Amino acid sequence: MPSLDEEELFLPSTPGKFKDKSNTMHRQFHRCFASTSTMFLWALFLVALTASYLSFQSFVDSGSRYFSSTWGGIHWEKQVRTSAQIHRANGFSVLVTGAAGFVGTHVSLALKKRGDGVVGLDNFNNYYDPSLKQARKSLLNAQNIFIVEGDINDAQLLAKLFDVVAFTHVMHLAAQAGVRYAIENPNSYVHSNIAGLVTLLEACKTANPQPSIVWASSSSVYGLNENVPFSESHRTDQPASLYAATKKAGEEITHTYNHIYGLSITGLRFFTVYGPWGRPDMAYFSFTRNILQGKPITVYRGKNRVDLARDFTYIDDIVKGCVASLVTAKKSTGSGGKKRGPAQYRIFNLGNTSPVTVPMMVGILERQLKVKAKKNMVEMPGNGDVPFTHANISLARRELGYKPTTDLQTGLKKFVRWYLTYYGHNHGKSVK
Ligand SMILES: O=C(O)[C@H]1O[C@H](OP(=O)(O)OP(=O)(O)OC[C@H]2O[C@@H](n3ccc(=O)[nH]c3=O)[C@H](O)[C@@H]2O)[C@H](O)[C@@H](O)[C@H]1O
Repeated sequence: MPSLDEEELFLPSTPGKFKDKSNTMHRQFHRCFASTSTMFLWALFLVALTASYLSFQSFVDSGSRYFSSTWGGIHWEKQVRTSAQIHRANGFSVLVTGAAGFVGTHVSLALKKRGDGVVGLDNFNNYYDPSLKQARKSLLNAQNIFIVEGDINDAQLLAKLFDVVAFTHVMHLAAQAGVRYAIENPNSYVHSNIAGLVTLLEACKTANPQPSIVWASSSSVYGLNENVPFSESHRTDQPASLYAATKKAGEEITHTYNHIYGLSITGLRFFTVYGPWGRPDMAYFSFTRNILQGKPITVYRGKNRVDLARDFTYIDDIVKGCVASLVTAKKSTGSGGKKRGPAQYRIFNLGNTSPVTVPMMVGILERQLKVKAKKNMVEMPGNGDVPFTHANISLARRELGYKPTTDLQTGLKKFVRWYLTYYGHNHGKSVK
């Protein structure tokens, strides 16, 4: 129960009502004290309210960070810094996007082995079995490579990464891959290969120092070009798939950032890369799984029953091309978001220069697996495929010293060995 005095404090004074004069002084003191403490409480309340409003605002502003990512904090920053540490003279500190992807994993390991600092970034999406990405991540972690879980569309995360580490290079391999999946999910290509690329370039252009950028374009940019072998000087304005169109757009977008902001850019047109730890959505991988499980495979054929062919390129050759691109990349010339001089802009084919037909590839797998494939020969559906690819690699040979050394037979042997070790001989185990 409140005391009378306390009660009075909250009662309206009634004019003309008798008041005990002996208590006046005491009451005035009490009233004065009480009103000061009320004001103090109100002030405290307002301060608390403002503080909660401001922290709620920053919570909302950084939306994606709090709702979908796990980055940030002192411990996280320490892990990023440690992973970026360089362990050789004149080494690089490289941000590898798509590090838990097929090419990203291999390039990250190769860089770390050289003594470069590597920080990975990957969103671990479920385009294909995420457990394979997690396994690649474990492989990287075992080599002290830290993988940040986040998206290249997260500008705040990128700004934070460049704030924590002065990356010398960015190896940008995060992308929505796959030629035929673009029919099913076109927006995922725009999200990663266009919007994500721009967000990344914005972060790179603002970073101080600006990093040199090497990124994955694709052989698919040659589209309907029939001039063989495909040379960098050939036309690339006839894409056959949305995937190809977004990679071509990437080449134009990177050129713009090179031109306006002085970013050093190298685009690599990869030709059907395969090998251990590969992508389960690719033909050689899914064929292996189906052959082992006794399921049929669908082999596409071109017009007039012509076999399709690819310039299949082994992962170790691609890695050498990536590392050589980083090594020969000149520094970006901009600073403070402004260009200070012309910067390097390059595009290279990274292929194998010896196309193999898809039925021949299946034949190699049959021999390696010692199982006959159940083949359904089907006319190539009009869903983005091109009949053949064949790289002219003269430019990469001259500028990068790029020289592929693994033929399809040798490369698939290594792939099959890995596949059987990873998935076991349990053919029933399904991967997407
Ligand atoms: O160089 C690239 O830039 C691209 O290479 C890769 O695309 P592709 O060359 O199309 O590889 P991939 O799907 O393995 O099909 C190989 C062959 O098998 C045929 N194929 C395919 C599937 C099938 O079920 N049947 C079939 O015959 C198919 O018609 C084709 O002839 C990457 O996936 C892509 O992300 C991009 O990097």
